[in-house]
Amino acid sequence: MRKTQKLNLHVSPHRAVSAVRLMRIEMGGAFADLLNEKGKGSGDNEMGYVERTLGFRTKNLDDRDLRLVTDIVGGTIRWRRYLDYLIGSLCHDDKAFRSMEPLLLQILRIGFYEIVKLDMPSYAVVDENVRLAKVSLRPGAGNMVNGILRKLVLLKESNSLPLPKLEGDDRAQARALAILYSHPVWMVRRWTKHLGQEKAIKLMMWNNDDPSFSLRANSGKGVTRADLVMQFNMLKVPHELSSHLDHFVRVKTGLQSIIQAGLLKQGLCAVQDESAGLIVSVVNPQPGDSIVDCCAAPGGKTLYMASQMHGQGMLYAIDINKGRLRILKETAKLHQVDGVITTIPSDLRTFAESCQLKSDKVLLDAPCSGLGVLSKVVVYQLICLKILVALNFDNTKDV
Ligand SMILES: C[S@@+](CC[C@H](N)C(=O)[O-])C[C@H]1O[C@@H](n2cnc3c(N)ncnc32)[C@H](O)[C@@H]1O
Repeated sequence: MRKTQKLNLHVSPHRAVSAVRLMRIEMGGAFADLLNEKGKGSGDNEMGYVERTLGFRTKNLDDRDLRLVTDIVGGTIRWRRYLDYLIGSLCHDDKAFRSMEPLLLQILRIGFYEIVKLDMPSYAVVDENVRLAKVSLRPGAGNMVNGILRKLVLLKESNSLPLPKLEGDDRAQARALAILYSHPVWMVRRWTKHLGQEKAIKLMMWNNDDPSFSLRANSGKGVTRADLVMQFNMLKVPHELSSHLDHFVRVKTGLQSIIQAGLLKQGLCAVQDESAGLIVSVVNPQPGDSIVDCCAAPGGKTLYMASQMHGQGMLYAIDINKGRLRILKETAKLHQVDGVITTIPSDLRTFAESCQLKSDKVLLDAPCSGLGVLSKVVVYQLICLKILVALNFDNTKDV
């Protein structure tokens, strides 16, 4: 039994958990999407991380807290460049910002995001984040958060946030846009070159907008889209049908109700982006196919492909990350498609040299820039260095 003196009931749980998740993402390379899955990043497990990082537990998150954590963690990552510019501008000097300890920086990012982007009541944001800094770090850290957040509130109220002006040559303008719309400079330059400034700005705004979600009815378990729609109607979740894919339904709000009703836990449906679904429709899996999925975990596409094979054929799911592959395996069982999936924990580069696998189709969904899903998989904005290759070799015989 945990000692109750480690339980701090005065700190707001959503801010403590958000700060810890941001630390885990930035320092430990955790995936924001996986932290969001109930049972993995939340509950007792989550509080274990909170205690190890902050030195105390908070009360458990209720549904509202959990929604706030998702909003704040996602938003803080999406707007990081913008927030850091503001924080840096309000610090004494550049060195104070550059050498700031990571937890203090996360607390400030949360406070800035809540004030500037979520328009939360500033007195509450200041008080709560100051308290978090005091108890998780030291009184001096609380004073610093107090000073900087109060400066921000005054500047916001007088409509004079210290943001860069869009002036100078192309390079200078790209740097300013990168801050204003919180995107990497190289991406701004590329998009401005190919689309012009106006369209590039629209694209960046779309990327950083609140995400909407698609859910896929799991035909592997015999669930149709009509079944899913019936459930959403019962739960009063607003939705629309995908115009591209037969198994997909779009929702903007109400994901928590869907989670609480247990539709995901029971494997009746999966959260899956339509862009991922479209890749699967290119592969066009058929019953009896032999398919190699080269970078398979956590398995969104593998599971969708498997659900279309109606128990016949074999899908070889290769991934270098054993933990993520384990998630794939567990979800495949839940979705009742494990009979057509063989998981292979391996580095594709060495596996490909010695493998004797024959297959009809190959999907290579390598670690990517994530440019197409920036608005949803926010952690990609931290990576943005890799290449997406999704290939389908119909009639390929040798991998
Ligand atoms: C973009 S994700 C794949 C997403 C997956 N296709 C899905 O739909 O859920 C890329 C995956 O590539 C894996 N990976 C990275 N390098 C690899 C390598 N050398 N060999 C095998 N897998 C690798 C990562 O562990 C990661 O799970």
